[in-house]
Amino acid sequence: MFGFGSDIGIDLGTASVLVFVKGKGIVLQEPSVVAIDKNTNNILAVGEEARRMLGRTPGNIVAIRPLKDGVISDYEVTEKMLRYFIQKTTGKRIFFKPKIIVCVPSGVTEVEKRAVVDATTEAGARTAYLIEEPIAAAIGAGLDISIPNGHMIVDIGGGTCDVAVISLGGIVVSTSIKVAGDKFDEAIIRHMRKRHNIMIGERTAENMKIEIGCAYPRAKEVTMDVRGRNLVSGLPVNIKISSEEILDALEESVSSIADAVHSVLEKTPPELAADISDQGIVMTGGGALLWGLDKLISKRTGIPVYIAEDAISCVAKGTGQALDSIHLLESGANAKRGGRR
Ligand SMILES: Nc1ncnc2c1ncn2[C@@H]1O[C@H](COP(=O)(O)OP(=O)(O)OP(=O)(O)O)[C@@H](O)[C@H]1O
Repeated sequence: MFGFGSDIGIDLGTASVLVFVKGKGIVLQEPSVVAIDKNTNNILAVGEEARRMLGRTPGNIVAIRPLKDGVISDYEVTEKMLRYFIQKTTGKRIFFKPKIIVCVPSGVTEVEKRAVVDATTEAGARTAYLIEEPIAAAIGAGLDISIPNGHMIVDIGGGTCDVAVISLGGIVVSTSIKVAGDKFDEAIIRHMRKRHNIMIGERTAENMKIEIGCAYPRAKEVTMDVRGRNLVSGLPVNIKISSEEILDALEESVSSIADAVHSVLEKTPPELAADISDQGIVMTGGGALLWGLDKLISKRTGIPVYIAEDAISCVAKGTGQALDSIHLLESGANAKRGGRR
């Protein structure tokens, strides 16, 4: 419980929600999943408990991800999920509503921004501010973005991959593509269906990606036993899958990410490009942990690539640190203010 109006930073991600409380650090990290009873429209579970229900629900219960591709696809459920996480963080009886900064992908439209601000104020914020994901990721990765020096951040989450060049606290060039961790999982599911006639679930695909996935050939091939359902016989089967196969399955998706990095570099002013070439590219987000993705991008660009320490938490940490500069957000520097006072 962190009542009494402690300010809060929220990384509202497609895959997970992380909550940072000023003075406490990251206090909550749960999957962005909500289980709903279709008959009554009541929420049955949120976060980890709801994730366990994914793919395992009876007819009247649906386990849904209210954010898709990094933006709100189901507004009402997102608001309920935010309210649940905010209450879990602050306790139900708060005397002062907190100021809340929420992190959004760099490509979101004004309408989508408005939806996040409204959902956050509806869920209990005194004032809601937005910060763009690459800025938060850069702060969380420990980069000093306030100086006139170019940094390139590649933040790969579940739904979006944000590539941005940052200097003097602002985004100079950026792109956001909807190819990230979830698309890797989908590619693995497609591969299993096409190559092996086997249907696997989202969670199995994600485990395969984490255990044997790769974006660049591994020096030593690794394998994994995978369970699924044979599409012809309809029966459960076990099959051994190699990392080489997953490399194949992910080729198209990881190439799109390398292309996005390349296209941003092409548009980067020469002075900043020289800084990036000296200092390297920094990768953040859970998707950055895909084996060999750093190597692939480095090979394509000829620039060293580093994975930030604690890559999954960078955006939440950076959003939290931005709470200390809320006066800048209030003056509208990198974020948008909204909601009620
Ligand atoms: N070791 C790993 N290897 C590969 N992928 C991983 C690994 N660990 C986590 N991931 C993937 O990272 C993704 C989640 O990353 P993250 O938590 O940064 O996303 P998010 O912030 O929720 O999403 P977004 O920024 O798109 O809204 C998931 O697709 C997950 O499968």
